[in-house]
Amino acid sequence: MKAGIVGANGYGGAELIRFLNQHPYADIELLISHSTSGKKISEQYPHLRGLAEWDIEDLHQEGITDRVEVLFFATPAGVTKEVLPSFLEKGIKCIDLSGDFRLKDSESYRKWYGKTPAKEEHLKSAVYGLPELNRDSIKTAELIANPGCYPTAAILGMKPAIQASIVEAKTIIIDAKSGISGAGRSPSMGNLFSEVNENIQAYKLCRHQHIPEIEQAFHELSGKDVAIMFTPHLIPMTRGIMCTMYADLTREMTAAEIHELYKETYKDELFIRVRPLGEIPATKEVYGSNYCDIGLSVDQRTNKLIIISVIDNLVKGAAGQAIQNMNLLGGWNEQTGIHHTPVYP
Ligand SMILES: NC(=O)C1=CN([C@@H]2O[C@H](COP(=O)(O)OP(=O)(O)OC[C@H]3O[C@@H](n4cnc5c(N)ncnc54)[C@H](OP(=O)(O)O)[C@@H]3O)[C@@H](O)[C@H]2O)C=CC1
Ligand SMILES: CC(=O)N[C@@H](CCC(=O)OP(=O)(O)O)C(=O)O
Repeated sequence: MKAGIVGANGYGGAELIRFLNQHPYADIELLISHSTSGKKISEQYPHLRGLAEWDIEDLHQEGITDRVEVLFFATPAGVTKEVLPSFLEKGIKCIDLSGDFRLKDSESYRKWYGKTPAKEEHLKSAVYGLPELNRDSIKTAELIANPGCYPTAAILGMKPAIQASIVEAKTIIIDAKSGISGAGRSPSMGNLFSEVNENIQAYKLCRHQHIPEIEQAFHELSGKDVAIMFTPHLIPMTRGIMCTMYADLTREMTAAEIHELYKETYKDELFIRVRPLGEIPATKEVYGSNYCDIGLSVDQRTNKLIIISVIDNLVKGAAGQAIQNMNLLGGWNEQTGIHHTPVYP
């Protein structure tokens, strides 16, 4: 499959290059960037020297659409919805890493992103690209809205419990932490080493753009309108997301019973590792891989379920998941090109 990346010089783009470059059924045909066209990708990312020597090209040129079958958009929300439709209309499969096509309700997008939403027809046809939720629809999608990094960890962590109605969905609290690469490569004061190092900072309290995305998925899983509490924190590491989630149990259950439910729900999922009872997953244990690792416990005193869900934000939270979606489009094994052992230590 001939593949291209718009926004190739960002972190999401670089991670897509890492996976596409070693994918047996996909070839990189086109790398596009806004500010670095005319340069080589290896100038932007010297770790790619000798491995990826493609020139970065400009979006606005003749004949682009004839060169690719699938196009990844690793561009910011608000930008993708402007540039993607012309490719979609030419029959190119589009996989968007931004939040532009994830929310079905355009007013919700307007409220949480503070931007004009994409066209209704595109919001309607877009398939939310979380394979563990929507595998069959992804296989035939024209436009895939790759999930956000926090929602990936949160939804995968809570899915078995919500689906089986063992928790009161409205009591779910998500305490989330992310490494700084989640903010992308564009420099800003908040990303400076001196601001991030030896520091933990909560941000976007009650107004993070991933709140409606998580609620949308929880609604699909439970059939109920769900309002969640979600608080993200920036922590001094490069990659990784941990969601620590709490919810009231609807009845008394042991951790062993819930663990069985989780194992059963995910028994055929290649990228979900439900850890043995008593083992608590850490971000380093999924670093550089497409795994989502889940651990759980029950606090008998408060009758609450505690779930710990970890991913690498750039892999299962972005580029790895996008490749998993491309594999579904291609009818290939989902692990193709992304079956890596986590980098440890
Ligand atoms: N980082 C992460 O962990 C995750 C990121 N995402 C999403 O993936 C997308 C890419 O993120 P990430 O790679 O981290 O971000 P970066 O900031 O690292 O890269 C953004 C890319 O978008 C391009 N871009 C920015 N503004 C414009 C514009 N006005 N027109 C055209 N291109 C533009 C940039 O190109 P140039 O420099 O040439 O302007 C750059 O290539 C975003 O939507 C992000 O929200 C989703 C999940 C996780
Ligand atoms: C650490 C950090 O800043 N993370 C980003 C999440 C990045 C992401 O998933 O992006 P989407 O906007 O495409 O969903 C944030 O909190 O906004």
